[in-house]
Amino acid sequence: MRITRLDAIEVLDSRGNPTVEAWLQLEDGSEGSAITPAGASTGANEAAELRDEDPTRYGGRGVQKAVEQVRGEMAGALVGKDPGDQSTLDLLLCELDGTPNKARLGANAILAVSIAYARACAHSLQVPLYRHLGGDDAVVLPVPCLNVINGGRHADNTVDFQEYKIVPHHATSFAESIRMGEEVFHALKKLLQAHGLSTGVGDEGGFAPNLHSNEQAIELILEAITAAGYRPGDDVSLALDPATSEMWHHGRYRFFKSNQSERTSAAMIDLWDDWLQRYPIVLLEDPLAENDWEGWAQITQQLGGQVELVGDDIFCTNPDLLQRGIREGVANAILIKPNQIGTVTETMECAAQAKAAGYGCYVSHRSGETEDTFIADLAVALGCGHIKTGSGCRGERTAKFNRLLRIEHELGERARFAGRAAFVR
Ligand SMILES: O=C(O)[C@@H](CO)OP(=O)(O)O
Ligand SMILES: [Mg+2]
Repeated sequence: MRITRLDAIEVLDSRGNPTVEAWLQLEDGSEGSAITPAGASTGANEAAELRDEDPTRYGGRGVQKAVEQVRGEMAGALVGKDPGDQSTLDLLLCELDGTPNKARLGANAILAVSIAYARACAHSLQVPLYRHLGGDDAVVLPVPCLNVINGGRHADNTVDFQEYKIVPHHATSFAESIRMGEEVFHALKKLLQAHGLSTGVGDEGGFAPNLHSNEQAIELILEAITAAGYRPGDDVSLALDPATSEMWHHGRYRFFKSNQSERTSAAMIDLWDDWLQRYPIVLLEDPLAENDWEGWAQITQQLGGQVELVGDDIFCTNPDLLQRGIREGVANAILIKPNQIGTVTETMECAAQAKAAGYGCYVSHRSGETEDTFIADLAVALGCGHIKTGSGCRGERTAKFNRLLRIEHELGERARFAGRAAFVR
C-alpha cells in the first residue's frame, strides 16, 4: 500500500507548549495521525527533539522546523512509496535522519510519522491498533498506576520526589481498577481539604500540596486508601518515581525542594530499604540517578528481590543502554516511552529485549501529553501488565484510561486484567 499523503502541523501539549502532529494517508484512503508528547525530567540519552530556538515564538520552544521536516524531506522520501511494513518504514526514517539520536529530522517529527503510519495501516487492515501491533494474543489490560501526588519538576511545591502513585491491582477488570483508583483519588482530595492543604494539581494531574516531608505524601495516600474502603497493600499498593536524576548534584542526592540536605548513593539505598519495610510499595522507578550505574547495581542486588526496580532515565527506552543494564545487573524492569527512542519499531524491540531478559516492561506517558492515546494500545499490544499515565482528572490522561476502557469492552470475554502478577519481584 503506497503512501499518498504526508502532512504535519504545530499543535499544543498539556503544558501549552507546541508539539508535532502528523497525518498520513495510504492509497486506499486509510488515514492515521499522531501527536508526539514531551518530557520535563528528560534523560540525557533520549532521542533529540527538534525545537526552533526562535525566541520570538513560544520562548524558543516552537516546532516549526520539525513540522517542515515532515512536510519537506520526509514527505519527499515517502510519498509514492510502499514501505510494506512498520519496521521498513521506521528503518527508512532512521536512515533518512542519519544521526544516532534523530537530531537532524527530530525525534518529535519522526515518532509522529511512525505512529501515524501504524494507525493508517491498522485502519487499512480494519483491525484495532493494539491488535495490529500485538497480534491476536493482545488481550491483557494493564494495571493503571495513578499519579496522585506530584512533586519534583512537575509541581511548584515542597515535595522532592516527582510521583506518588496508587496501584489498584486487586480488581477483576481494568474498569474496576480505574474505579478503585478514582475513589482513592477523591478520598485523597477530601483528606487534603480537611487538612487545609491545596488541591490544585501538577503537570500529571496529581495533587501538588506543600507538605512538611516526603513521607507525609505516603501517609496521606495510605489514609485515603483506607478511607475509600480498601486495604493498603492487599487491594491498592503504592508505586514511586522520585526521578532522582533531577536530584543528582556533584555525585550526591540533594533534596532541593524540602530542606537542601544531601545523601550519598548508599544513604539513598538505605532510605528506599526503610520505605519498603514501612510502606506497601510494589514499584520504584529511578530510585537512583542515570549516572549512578554503580549505585543502581547495588540497589538491584539488595532490593531487586522484593520490589520492581524500573529504569527510566538510565535506559531511555534504548536497547544499547538496556543491554548494558542487563550485563551489569541493573534494575529488573524498564520504562517504555516511545519518544525516548523515536519510532514504533525500536520501542517494541526494546520491550521485546527486556522481556527476553526477564525484565518487566512498564509503558509510560510524558509529563507534557496530548489527547493522543497511542500508549494505551501499546500497553495492550505488549501485554506488559502495567501503565502509568497520570491521575484521573486531566483530559490528556483520562484519554488513555478511556481508550483502555473501550479496548476492554471491545475484547469482551477475551479481555484479561493483569493484576498484581504484572509487577516483578
Ligand atoms: O519521569 C517520568 O517518568 C516522566 C513521566 O511521568 O516525566 P517526564 O515526561 O517529565 O520525563
Ligand atoms: Mg520517570
